[in-house]
Amino acid sequence: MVLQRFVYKFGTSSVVCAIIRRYSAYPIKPKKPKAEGDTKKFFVDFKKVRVIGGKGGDGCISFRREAKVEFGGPDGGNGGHGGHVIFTGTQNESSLSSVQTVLKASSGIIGKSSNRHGKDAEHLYTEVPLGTIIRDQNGNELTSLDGEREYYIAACGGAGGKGNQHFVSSEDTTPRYAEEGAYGEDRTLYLELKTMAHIGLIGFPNAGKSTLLRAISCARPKVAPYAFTTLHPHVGIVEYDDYERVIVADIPGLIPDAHKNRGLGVSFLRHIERCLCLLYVIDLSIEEPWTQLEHLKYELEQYKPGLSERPHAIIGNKMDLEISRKNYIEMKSRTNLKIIPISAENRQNLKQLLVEMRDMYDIESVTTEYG
Ligand SMILES: Nc1nc2c(ncn2[C@@H]2O[C@H](COP(=O)(O)OP(=O)(O)OP(=O)(O)O)[C@@H](O)[C@H]2O)c(=O)[nH]1
Ligand SMILES: [Mg+2]
Repeated sequence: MVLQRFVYKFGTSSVVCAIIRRYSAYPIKPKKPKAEGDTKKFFVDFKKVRVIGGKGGDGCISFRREAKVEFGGPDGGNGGHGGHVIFTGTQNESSLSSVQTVLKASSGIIGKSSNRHGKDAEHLYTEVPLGTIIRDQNGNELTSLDGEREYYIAACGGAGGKGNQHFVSSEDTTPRYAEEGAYGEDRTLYLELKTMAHIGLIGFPNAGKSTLLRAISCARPKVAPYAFTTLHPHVGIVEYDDYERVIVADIPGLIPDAHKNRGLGVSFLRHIERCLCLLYVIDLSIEEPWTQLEHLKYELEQYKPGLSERPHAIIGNKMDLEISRKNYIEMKSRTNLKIIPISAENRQNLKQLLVEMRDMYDIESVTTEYG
């Protein structure tokens, strides 16, 4: 009787489920583990985007129809204007990764009878980091968004069409036509960051750049004992006691002839161009590590003359290994440049490195726009 009333109230299936749930010894369905997608957001300093302004709303063809008004005139309202696509500069963003590749603003609303005009569409605002350069398809610089809330209208929305009421004239008092809303602009643009980081870590694959970035910041690039572990630049922030934040980029490994598109190609040399200062990370445990420094400088010079002469310092990594200590002494005798010996894995001597980094940053932030 009780069961009957229960079935009546909740339906048969819920009762069956309840009974199974009560008496089965095992869970009905084992819980599936969540998919482990690659949710990491990579640093993006260059993006091709298509921007499409919203279409204007069509004008309306309508005539006033009311009781006792036999020949009410035309009363079709105008369509609303389509929305613009607008880029605004903000310091809350540091990468172009959140900018979508196709940005389409919404369309205006069509006009209606009784001279009701359609509503204009909302503009589509997209935030980009400060220092974003916007180029057209031919590579010409259109603008550079350097200040907070500076904006650039990338694609204008189409104008709304006029309703038939707009076309009334002495010659044609009952126009049976209206204007269609115009299509919005459709353009392809290139967004590019002027500055990617204050300090870039440059080195051969396996030199320990990612290990170092993990040690000094909260960034978590993958570390592994094989070449080209890092395929995209990663950016970490080093915060000092006075709350000054220095942005450090781990750039994928370079190899000889990288300027001829060997290895991971020229694109990574482009990333280096957007770093204010450079830290050459040298693996001191390999044979003749000083040749690495020459190769790195040569590649940068081949890509862009003068690039290797940006304010820089040399980091001798893997000092925890016996062979590195010998190489360090030899390397010091071969170059007049200062070498900061560290062990990124064991976090040794990172304090000295952080002090050197801060000095570089302080000098550069005074001389450049983007401190
Ligand atoms: N012994 C020792 N090993 C280190 C040190 N730093 C990094 N390694 C090891 O070197 C290997 C490469 O380190 P990564 O940080 O992935 O090197 P990377 O320069 O980022 O390499 P790519 O991403 O391929 O360019 C890993 O196995 C690290 O554990 C160190 O200070 N001492
Ligand atoms: Mg790496």
